[in-house]
Amino acid sequence: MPGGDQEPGRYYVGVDVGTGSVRAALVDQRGSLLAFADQAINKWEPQFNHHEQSSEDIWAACCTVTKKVVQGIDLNQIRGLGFDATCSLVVLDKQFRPLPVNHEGDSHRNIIMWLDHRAVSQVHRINNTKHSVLQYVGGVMSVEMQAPKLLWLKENLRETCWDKAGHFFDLPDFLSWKATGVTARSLCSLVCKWTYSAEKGWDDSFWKMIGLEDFVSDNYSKIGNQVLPPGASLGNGLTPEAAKDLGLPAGIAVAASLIDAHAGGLGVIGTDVRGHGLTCEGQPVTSRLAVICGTSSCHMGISKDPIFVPGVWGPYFSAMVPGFWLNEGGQSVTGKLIDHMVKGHAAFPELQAKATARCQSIYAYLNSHLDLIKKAQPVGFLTVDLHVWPDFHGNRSPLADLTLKGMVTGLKLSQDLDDLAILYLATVQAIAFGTRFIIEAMEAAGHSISTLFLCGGLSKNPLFVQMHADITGMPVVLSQEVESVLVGAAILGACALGDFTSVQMGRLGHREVK
Ligand SMILES: Nc1ncnc2c1ncn2[C@@H]1O[C@H](COP(=O)(O)OP(=O)(O)O)[C@@H](O)[C@H]1O
Ligand SMILES: O=C(CO)[C@H](O)[C@H](O)COP(=O)(O)O
Repeated sequence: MPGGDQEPGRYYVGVDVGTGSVRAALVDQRGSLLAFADQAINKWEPQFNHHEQSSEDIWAACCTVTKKVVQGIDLNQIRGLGFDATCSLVVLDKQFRPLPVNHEGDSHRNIIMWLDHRAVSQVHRINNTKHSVLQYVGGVMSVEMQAPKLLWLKENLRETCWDKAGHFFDLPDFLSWKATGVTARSLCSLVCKWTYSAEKGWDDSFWKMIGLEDFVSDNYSKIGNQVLPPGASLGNGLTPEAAKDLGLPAGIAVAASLIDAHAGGLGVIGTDVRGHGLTCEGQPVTSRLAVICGTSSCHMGISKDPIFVPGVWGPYFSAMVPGFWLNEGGQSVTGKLIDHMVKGHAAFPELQAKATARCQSIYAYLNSHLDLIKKAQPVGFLTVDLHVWPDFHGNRSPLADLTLKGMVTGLKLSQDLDDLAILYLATVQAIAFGTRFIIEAMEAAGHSISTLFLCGGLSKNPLFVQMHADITGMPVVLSQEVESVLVGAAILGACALGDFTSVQMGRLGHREVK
């Protein structure tokens, strides 16, 4: 954030809702993180591939973490609030009460999460239309986007959900509505997940063709007919009710939100790399790929002109950096896959006990164990005959095939801690090869990428970072501020107030390399 020309003591609050937890940060006008808090959130998997959450739980967690980060601060110095979140689908009735998205009729579970794959039949039918909007999602719509999920609700929960629904929100937009009472949607969520065009708006023919003509006839009031750029100020700011919930002053500015990956991308893609001898120092920002690595990994590359990359989402105009086109590659499960492989292994209890005895995280322990067993050879050589295919939850990019499954080759009968460590390494390598595969597809279509900028929970894992550098052959830049996604959210708050004139100004050129 810009410093020097502003009086001291201006604070912004950023709230980041990830898949597994909600985080809040208090950030000053220089972009420094002054306080951080997080809290885990509930998830339900009532059937295989059905993943649900509760908007009330998530809002309550936002309130808890926000109250924690502003403790001891003069509340009058807090000027703005910004949210980012995963792109999950929140369903409310006409009076804004939660509606069930499940056969059990449990209205507490009113969110279909982004990684939910229930709408397989619906997405196949949508893709079979070959409608022109599909060109802007890499040629194939993902089951993780909102149109197939909406169609599933209409076809499967007509009476209990669809007919009663008044509002379908992307989670980031739900949060900004909850804070302000304003139902305007962010351009980021509508363009990236709902087929809205920044240039042409909604395409009536698409919704009619897929059987969701209901939205056209009511002028899109349920899914958004007022659209604002991320960072735009919403209504009269924080409502008295939300202010009480969050422990913040009523009336402070609240910004139109971003999807979490886009907040992270904005947070790192403009990092100031001067003085580090990196190739990208003299190159345009379009040579950078931001990779946001959490439960999933998202690969965000920008361009001046639209680039159509088969199997890679976009091109999306102004959805992340204003005035630039965005392509978004992705791997649906990365952190979740590593956790799955490690926690499901027979040697996991032994790993847990040994890591606890050393006061280390399981991943720090595994990394040091790999160092020990590799002896004099490079760590990568430990996996010469063990290989993982990482598409345990389908392939988001560049194959865009939700039917793909995972695979491990080279297994033996032994299942000791060495085997677990090597399986973990092979999983990390497979994920890094997935990133390389995505980069190759983006480059074949016209991108020219030279440097990776990583953030998210997995970027705290040195092995994950090193494997990405080794396998892509590109330098990896990490920001000094580990919680880049949260700083991105706080900067939205600063934009809403007018402390920055655009999100781009808030981001580009103000971050430093670690
Ligand atoms: N210090 C760390 N070392 C290794 N892995 C980590 C570390 N911190 C977080 N992770 C991994 O990162 C993933 C979660 O990242 P996060 O950005 O918090 O996810 P989300 O935003 O999806 O909730 C998990 O798989 C977790 O195991
Ligand atoms: O689809 C996405 C962004 O477009 C993300 O994968 C989704 O929002 C989940 O993010 P995370 O892995 O950080 O929880």
